[in-house]
Amino acid sequence: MHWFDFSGFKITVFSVLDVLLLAIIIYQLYNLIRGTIAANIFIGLALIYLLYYIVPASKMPLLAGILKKVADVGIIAVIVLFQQEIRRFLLLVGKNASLQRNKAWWKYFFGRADVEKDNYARIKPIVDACKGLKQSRTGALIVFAKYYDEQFYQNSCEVLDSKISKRLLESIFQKNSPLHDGAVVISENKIKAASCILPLTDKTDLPLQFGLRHRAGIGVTENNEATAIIVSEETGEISYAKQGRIKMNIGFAELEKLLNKDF
Ligand SMILES: Nc1ncnc2c1ncn2[C@@H]1O[C@H](COP(=O)(O)OP(=O)(O)OP(=O)(O)O)[C@@H](O)[C@H]1O
Repeated sequence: MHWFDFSGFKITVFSVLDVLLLAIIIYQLYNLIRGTIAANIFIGLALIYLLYYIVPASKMPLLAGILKKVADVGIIAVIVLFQQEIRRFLLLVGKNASLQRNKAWWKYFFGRADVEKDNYARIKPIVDACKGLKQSRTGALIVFAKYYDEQFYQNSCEVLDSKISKRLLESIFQKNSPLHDGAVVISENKIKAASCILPLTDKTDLPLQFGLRHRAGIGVTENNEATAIIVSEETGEISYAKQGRIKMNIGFAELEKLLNKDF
């Protein structure tokens, strides 16, 4: 079936569907890497490709030769560098594959506004727990993982898989709780695990008062799509880590805003 005919260029139902599906895939991939380290790697690769196409090979043979070598292994490099993102993308497709069982497809592609509206109700118990933890000067580390990687988190954690509640978060971090040491990991709207040992950042330019809790909070956000709230036992200050950077001493209004954006 042909709709329009522009001098040899035919727009068919299939070509429209083709473009639409490609746009959806690109949009989902963009969502997966947006604001992550992968986005920077992607920009780096795109720049190398751009250079490869614009560098005149005859006049600059050395540079052109190196760029050609990188471009030649392009697809392999993409698979290796984006291993995690490709895994997550396939996981996402697989997880939502059953339409009857799960209406997430519709919500995922078209229901973003609904998700945003619900967000404040979802983050309230977390913000309230932080208020309590700050008041009682109870040290805490809460990680929000965009994708829960069982291999990564479960090795060192106590698996909980429970509803998010203020009282549960507060009791986990009580000093006499057996689970208080380490981090709580929240993902897929659940407290997935507690007492997790996370990788520490090896940054050298951090404030002197930062000990292991802050280093673990920053470390987990460096190579994972995760953000973290750190409540300092010493000062009660709340910090927020994202992509290996930390915002110190944030207020609850700001915390709410950050969580609403990232969680
Ligand atoms: N690798 C790790 N992963 C998760 N949590 C950790 C890790 N290492 C230490 N912690 C947590 O940090 C606590 C020790 O915090 P420490 O006093 O060294 O940190 P801090 O950054 O100075 O924070 P605070 O201001 O609360 O003292 C431990 O009791 C443990 O709960």
